[in-house]
Amino acid sequence: FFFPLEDMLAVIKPDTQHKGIISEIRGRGFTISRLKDTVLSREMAEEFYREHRDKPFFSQLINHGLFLRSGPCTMMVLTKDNMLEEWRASMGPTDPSEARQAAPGSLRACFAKEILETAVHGSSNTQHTHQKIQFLFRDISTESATSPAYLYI
Ligand SMILES: Nc1ncnc2c1ncn2[C@@H]1O[C@H](COP(=O)(O)OP(=O)(O)OP(=O)(O)O)[C@@H](O)[C@H]1O
Repeated sequence: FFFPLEDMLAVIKPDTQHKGIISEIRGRGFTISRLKDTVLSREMAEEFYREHRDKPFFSQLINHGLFLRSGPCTMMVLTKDNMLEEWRASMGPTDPSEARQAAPGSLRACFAKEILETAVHGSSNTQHTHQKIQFLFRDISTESATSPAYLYI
C-alpha cells in the first residue's frame, strides 16, 4: 500500500459543500488528488474519530444532531508543501467563534457554525493520514499515486 508522503487526509463535513469551499481550498494552493463523497454510518464516524473515544465530548461529536452523518462528507487527499502546517493554518482554530476572532480568513471562520460543526477536518499527523486514507480510500493503488516520495506500509 503506497501513497505520497506529502499527502494529507482532509474532510469537508456535511452541510458545507454547497458553499464553494472546494474552490476556496484550491485557491489556497492545495492540490486535491483524490476526492470522494461518503455518508458515514455511526460505526464509521466512531472509527474515524477513534483517537477521541476517551474524550468527554466523544458521544456529542458522533451524535450531535446527527451532524456528521446528516449527509455526504467530502473526503479529500490534499497535497501541498509543508502540508500539515499549511492545512491547520487554513482551517483555523477548532472553535469557530475563536477562529472568527483570531483567524478571520480561515476556513472555519468562514464556513463553520459551532464547535461540533467545524466544517473541515484534517489529519493531525502522518500516522493518522495513513490510517484515514487506508480506511476511506481502500481502493487507492500504487499507479494512482502522483508524488515522487512514497511510503510503504
Ligand atoms: N471541547 C470540545 N467540545 C466539543 N467538541 C469538541 C471539543 N474539542 C473538539 N471538539 C470536536 O471534536 C473534533 C475533533 O477535535 P480536535 O481536537 O481533533 O480538533 P481539530 O484537530 O481542530 O479538528 P479535526 O480533528 O476535526 O480536524 C472537532 O472538530 C470538534 O468538532
